[in-house]
Amino acid sequence: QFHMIKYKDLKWEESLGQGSFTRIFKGSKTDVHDGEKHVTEVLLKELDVVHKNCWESFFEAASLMSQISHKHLLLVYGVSVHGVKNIMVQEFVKYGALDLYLKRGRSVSVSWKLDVAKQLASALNFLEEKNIVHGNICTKNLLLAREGDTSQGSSPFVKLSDPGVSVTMLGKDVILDRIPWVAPEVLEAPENLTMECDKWSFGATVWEIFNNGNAPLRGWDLKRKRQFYESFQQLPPSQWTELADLISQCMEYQSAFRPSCRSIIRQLNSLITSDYVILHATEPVTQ
Ligand SMILES: N#Cc1ccc(Nc2nc(N)cc(-n3ccc(CO)n3)n2)cc1
Repeated sequence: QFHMIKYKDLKWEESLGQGSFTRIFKGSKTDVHDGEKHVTEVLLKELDVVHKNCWESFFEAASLMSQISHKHLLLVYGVSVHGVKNIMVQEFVKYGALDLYLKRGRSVSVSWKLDVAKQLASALNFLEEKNIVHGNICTKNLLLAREGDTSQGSSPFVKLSDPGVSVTMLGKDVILDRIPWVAPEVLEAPENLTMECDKWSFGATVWEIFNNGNAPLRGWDLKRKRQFYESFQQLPPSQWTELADLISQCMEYQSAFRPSCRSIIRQLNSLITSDYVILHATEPVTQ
């Protein structure tokens, strides 16, 4: 399914943090093409040894991303297995995950945020056309390749990362902790993961982007998070009614009623042309 990379061709540099069951490092890989040595900077994503039994699912996520290529999907160079170590080798994306970028208090404009939302919607539309479910859409898995500079009018560029270990392999608590990104129907039966679930997660991700990377339901314990779904609650609506409408359409408890990707893109396009964007050219930093 994908390229096997020799462990000896990889070099680890600084640690860059961790995801669920994984650790990420900056690194480099060395290839030899027609006698020439090429060194490429990469992101090394290691599956925690304690979860090595999830290696199939970990690599399934990698192969999902390497089966298809799209400008807003992360490029996975391949995988490397060395003893108990399972490593996914990814293109290094310059500015890392969007949740941390937004938390660092960059004041970005409304049009910057809409641009990012539209790029994510086009990646989702592409996956839908290929009948591929991602299963873990959130700003932690949205990578910023280009910052974009609103004053210069250059726009940001994002890439959707791999979904990581499948939600079907995760314990109930890990799934509960993913409220409100995980669709309600997935809680009942994780194997229910469908494209409709990605639309729910898209709604929660757009909510994050417009709330400067503040996690929705931050600090809520698992009991309160479960009750959020049991009482069919919605996230606090944005003052921008049309945006709030799009988010609540995506976060519709009945999966069949969620909008198509085409409709999501159409609604984002009309938001981009609305006068709200001009009025809120650069949001005051709210932190
Ligand atoms: N400071 C800093 C800094 C950190 C990371 C990158 N680059 C990068 N490249 C990738 N291919 C994937 C990721 N990820 C980050 C979280 C996840 C979870 O999915 N991935 N980060 C660049 C700068």
